[in-house]
Amino acid sequence: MTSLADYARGLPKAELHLHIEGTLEPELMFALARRNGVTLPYADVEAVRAAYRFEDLQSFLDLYYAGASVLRTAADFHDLTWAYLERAHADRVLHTEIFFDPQTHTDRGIPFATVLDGIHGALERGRRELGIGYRLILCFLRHLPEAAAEATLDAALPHLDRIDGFGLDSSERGHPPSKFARVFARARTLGRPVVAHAGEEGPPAYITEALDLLKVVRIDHGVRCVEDPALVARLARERMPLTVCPLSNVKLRVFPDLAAHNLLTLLRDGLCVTINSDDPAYFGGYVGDNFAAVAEALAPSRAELRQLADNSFEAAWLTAEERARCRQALADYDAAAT
Ligand code: HPA
Ligand SMILES: [Zn+2]
Repeated sequence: MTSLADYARGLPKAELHLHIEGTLEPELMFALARRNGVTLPYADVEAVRAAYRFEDLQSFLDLYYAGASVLRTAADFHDLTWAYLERAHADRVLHTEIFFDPQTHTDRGIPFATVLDGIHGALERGRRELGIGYRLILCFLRHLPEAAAEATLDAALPHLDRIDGFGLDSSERGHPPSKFARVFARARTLGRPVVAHAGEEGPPAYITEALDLLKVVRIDHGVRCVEDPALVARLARERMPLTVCPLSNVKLRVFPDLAAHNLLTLLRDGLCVTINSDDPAYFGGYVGDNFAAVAEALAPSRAELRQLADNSFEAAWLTAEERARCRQALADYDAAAT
């Protein structure tokens, strides 16, 4: 008899909330630092891991942006993305929709095309060699001015054939979605769906702004919606997906522990909840670990775990044919589980 955690870990799934810069494991950080002649402020890999004790989102972001400084060449971005895809494959991720933060790199003088070539090349290789489907989402950094996001959108225009959507991440408090209403309006005219982080640390009003002003098709995190029952009802009625990241929420102290997480309550309220890893190198687990940890801490039924995986296919930007193939893999897995 398979344990609930093993059943959860092995479910065929899509990952919809993953920052590629957040998959930089300390070992690769040191290897790239050596390759590029970058000096890190840590003696070794253990010292890096020991620094991963966060108070809140900002204390994480400070380390996350510092870590990204070792990424210089297209080969670096390729190696980063490839390492993630190998782990995703082991976690039975059939399809992944990943974020990248171009401003973190262009502000250090790395050309936009270098970043994109490296990431996209690895995603194509993953599709060919591992059978993992993908979409690539450009995120604007919300702690920077809207004009900087506009300039980033301009830089992206020649590469739109490789950019499938736009998102909003970084420091949430004090940077409401309304700050980016104009650049998101322009992004939508390009015929790409948009998403935004909202209601991770920010109030439920930021979720409402993301829906009404940015016109997002998914909310990244969104767990603070519970503070506004009318908003919860709306999210359920609209089947608006939430890309929830359980281990991230505990590491960044959004919840004191996993047993206190509200994702199962939201699922039972009819919301399209999905499980994702966010920044797995920093938060102690990839998407399979997140599924397994939820199974252990919250004791969902197998049907609920299967629903969480099915929601990931519902919320993913798949063609009808791709979605049917993913759902068949899920049905086959469930039928074979003992
Ligand atoms: O969890 C997150 N929230 C906001 N910005 C981020 N950038 C990387 N991870 C995150
Ligand atoms: Zn995130």
